[in-house]
Amino acid sequence: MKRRALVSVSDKAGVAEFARGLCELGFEIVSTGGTARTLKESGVPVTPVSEVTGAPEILGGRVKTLHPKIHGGILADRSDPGHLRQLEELGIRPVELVCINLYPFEKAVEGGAEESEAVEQIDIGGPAMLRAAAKNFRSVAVVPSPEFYAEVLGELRELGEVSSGLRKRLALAAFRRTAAYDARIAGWLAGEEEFPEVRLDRYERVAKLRYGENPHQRAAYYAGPGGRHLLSDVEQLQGRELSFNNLYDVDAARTLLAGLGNEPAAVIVKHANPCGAAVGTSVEDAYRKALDSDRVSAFGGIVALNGAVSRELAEEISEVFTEVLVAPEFAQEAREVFARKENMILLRAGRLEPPALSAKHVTGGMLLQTTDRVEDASGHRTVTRVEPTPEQSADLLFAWRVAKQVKSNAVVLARNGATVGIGAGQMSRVDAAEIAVRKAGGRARGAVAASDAFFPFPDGVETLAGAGVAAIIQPGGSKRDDEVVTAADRLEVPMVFTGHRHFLH
Ligand SMILES: NC(=O)c1ncn([C@@H]2O[C@H](COP(=O)(O)O)[C@@H](O)[C@H]2O)c1NC=O
Repeated sequence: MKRRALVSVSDKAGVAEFARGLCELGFEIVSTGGTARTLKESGVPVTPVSEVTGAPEILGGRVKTLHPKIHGGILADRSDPGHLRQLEELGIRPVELVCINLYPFEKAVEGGAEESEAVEQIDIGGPAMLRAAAKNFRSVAVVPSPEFYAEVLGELRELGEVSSGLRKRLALAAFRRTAAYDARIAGWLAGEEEFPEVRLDRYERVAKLRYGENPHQRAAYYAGPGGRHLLSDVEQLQGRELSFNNLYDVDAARTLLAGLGNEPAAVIVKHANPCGAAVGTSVEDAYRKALDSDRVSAFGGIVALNGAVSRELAEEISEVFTEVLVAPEFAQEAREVFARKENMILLRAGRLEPPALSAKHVTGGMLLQTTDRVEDASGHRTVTRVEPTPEQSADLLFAWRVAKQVKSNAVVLARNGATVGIGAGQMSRVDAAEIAVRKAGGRARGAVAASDAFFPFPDGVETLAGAGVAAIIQPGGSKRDDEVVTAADRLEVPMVFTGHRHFLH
């Protein structure tokens, strides 16, 4: 008796060659309507599934392989004499190989299919066969995707059968496929619900990483559902593999850069905090200003730019030890300059679009929230007697946007579109203010300051004004706002309230 393979695929790529290979190895191919037609047209002999079941495909294809003659042949345990006897009695032939790929439900909903069309794209018979064959991996080889065709044929030719190791691997791939497929269907049914009762997210490994935050930690990078992630449309042009910390910092740098608007801009990030950020007349100008913010801390930093890197800029960046440089374009001469720094990582990447939701992982769980948005100045209002000058207003908005991307408590000093002092990640706001002032040195005089959350007491304002800070932006909302604004008026420092804060942990 001929060995039997069941082939039923939506994606017909490569299936004729695969089935032909099976035929040459002595298999009889049983197939559903469209697949059978494709195979016949390619000259591959097939048995229609209806001939095996003795029942026609019905309900426009909703029921074609859902039949004991098919599922009995797939699921029978070959080591169980009782199962084999039943097959014999019922005239069911065992199926040795099951090759399935599913109705393209994901493509249909991503393409904006209407509800009725999407419903028809929910495959029922395919997952049933994938799961049946995967459950019976000790006897059956399940082929859930064209990516396995060559390997399966290779083993059949070489060993006469699919090895138990590969059968198990294929079963794993099949269950992963059906789980992801069902998760997508459940997600579609859940609709736009932001925080559904159950989330069935599928994360796919993009890279195994050398190590984690520290060398004794193992690590990998996974891309989440939705298709777009940190490394989508990112091309690595040179340098060593991106590390765990590089990825984290690249995310911080690209997020901050995207929030600075469309002017030429540059940011330099260390440990997920900017040590310099600037906008300028050109990316060269912006980079110089960002670097001047804190030249010491920029050592080993992650630089992100929103404009092309010229040879001249490449020479300048090369003078500072830089781990990663992200930019949308690199001139050929710039590439030649960087080629001398073979470990430096160059990433070609455009603007990073912020996701709708962002998560923070906690022990055994996840905190999920809508992503903090960058804003314009439309909701901002001056609360002191004196208004900031137009130049100060521009710097206040810039400092505020940078403060959004600095770990809390954060105070950012800026002047002429560039940071001059950043106090990050402090447990007290007055400490953040003192650090920002210390980092700025003489540059605090005449600069503006942004505080990511309200000043609980006037002390932070007094610290800033004492160093010569000329205007302050902050959310407001403290019980002591009156005292804080009175202090600002007394110190003649114009103050703007934004109405909301930008904590970042
Ligand atoms: N209903 C069934 O019994 C059934 N059996 C197999 N399928 C699917 O039908 C597709 C192939 O159909 P065709 O060979 O007609 O192009 C495959 O994606 C397979 O997963 C079915 N379709 C859907 O549920």
